[in-house]
Amino acid sequence: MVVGAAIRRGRTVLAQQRAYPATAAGRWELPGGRVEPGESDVDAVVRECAEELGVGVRVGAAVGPDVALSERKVLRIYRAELVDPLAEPHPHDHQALRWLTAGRLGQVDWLPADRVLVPALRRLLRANGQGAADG
Ligand SMILES: Nc1nc2c([nH]c(=O)n2[C@H]2C[C@H](O)[C@@H](COP(=O)(O)OP(=O)(O)OP(=O)(O)O)O2)c(=O)[nH]1
Repeated sequence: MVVGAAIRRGRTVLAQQRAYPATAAGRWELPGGRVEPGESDVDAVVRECAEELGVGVRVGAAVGPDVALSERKVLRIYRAELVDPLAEPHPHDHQALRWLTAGRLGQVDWLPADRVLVPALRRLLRANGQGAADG
C-alpha cells in the first residue's frame, strides 16, 4: 500500500515534483509513500509528511478511488490539513512544491495514478469547509 496526502490549505492542495527516479523526475505527485509493516495508513501519511515536508498534518477520510500502481501495489489518498496553518512545507527530497487551485489541477504533469485522482481533488477543493474532518 502506498498512501498520499491531499493537504488542503484554503482553496489549494499541495503537490510536489519528483526528483528521482529518472522515469518520474519532473512529474508531480502528492506527498506520501509506502506504508511500513506495523503502521496504519494514517501513521504513514503523518510520517511521510514530516519526512518529506517537515510539517505536521491532521489526516481525514480517503479521497477518490484506490488506484492500482502495479499488480500488488495500490495508491490511496487521504485528505489532510496542516496542524499549524502557518507552517511552511519545504521539499526535502523533491524538486519543487506548488499549492494548486482547482483550475490548475489539470495543468500539471502528474504521475499517471495521480491524474486519475484529479476529479476527486477538484471536488475536494470545491466542497465547503476547510478541515480534514469535513465532508
Ligand atoms: N508518494 C507518492 N507515490 C506515488 C504517488 N503516485 C504514484 O504513482 N506513486 C508511486 C511512486 C512510487 O513508485 C511509489 C511510492 O514511492 P515513494 O518513493 O514515494 O515511497 P517511499 O518514500 O516509501 O519509497 P522508498 O524510498 O522507501 O522506496 O508510489 C503519489 O501521489 N505519492
